[in-house]
Amino acid sequence: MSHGWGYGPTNGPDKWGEDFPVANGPRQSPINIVPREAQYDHTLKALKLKYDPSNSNGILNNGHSFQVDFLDDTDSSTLTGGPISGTYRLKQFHFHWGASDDRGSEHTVNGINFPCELHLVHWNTKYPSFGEAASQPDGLAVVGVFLKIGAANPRLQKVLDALDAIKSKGKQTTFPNFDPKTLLPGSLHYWTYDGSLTTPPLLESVTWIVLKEPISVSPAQMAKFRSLLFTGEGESPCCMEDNYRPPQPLKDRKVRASFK
Ligand SMILES: COc1ccc([C@H]2OC(=S)NC2=O)c(OC)c1
Ligand SMILES: [Zn+2]
Repeated sequence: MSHGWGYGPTNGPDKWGEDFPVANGPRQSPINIVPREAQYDHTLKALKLKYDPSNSNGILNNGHSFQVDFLDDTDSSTLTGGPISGTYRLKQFHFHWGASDDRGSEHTVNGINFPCELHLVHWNTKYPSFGEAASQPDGLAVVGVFLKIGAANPRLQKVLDALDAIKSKGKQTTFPNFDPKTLLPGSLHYWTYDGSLTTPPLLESVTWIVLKEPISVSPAQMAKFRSLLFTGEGESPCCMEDNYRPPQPLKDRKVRASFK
């Protein structure tokens, strides 16, 4: 790619391998999850998510998605248990979504797309920083949550209401006192597998934890996601949508289930 990566016809997922050869690596994400082929593993622990709302800091349009960043200089917002060992700190959460409600998630289930997928990104505190952890095979743990079209989700509204202030690439604003636990479904049953970041640099450092139960989102709320721009102020505007990578080959991997 002669220019930066993105999601368009000339710089999208099919082109990423030109600059990032790991795109064709052995543990790429996302994947299609086939529940009947997932292996129930009774040794998998329950997820323990402890989030301190006072750690939420800002919300940023990074030109590929928007992210809510968390202060991560202490162990006050962490993921433990589940398939991981040790303590992983919450760094940020962000979303991927489609141009229409029939697509947008990165993981699929039995080949079915959801309109949106939430990623809660955590890094292993055995490493000194997110950046260091991101280059290690056990460095990151991402909790993926599907969003399914239904009733408007009031718990999304605070996030969506902030988007007007970060419409274009590079814009950011403060985003204090937000509890990401409010974005989780009632059940924490999950599938887990070894994978990667889903955008360049596509580092193969992610333990994926994909929740089985989706949360709801209304069509009007989905339209709000699509009101963001990939482009910066003064550039010809391009709606932020279809910012998802399609499923990648499973290769020599097994998906485990925390539930029967
Ligand atoms: C440099 O930091 C990054 C880079 C890429 C990603 C992508 O990988 C997943 S997962 N979603 C993404 O958009 C990221 O997310 C944690 C963080
Ligand atoms: Zn993501």
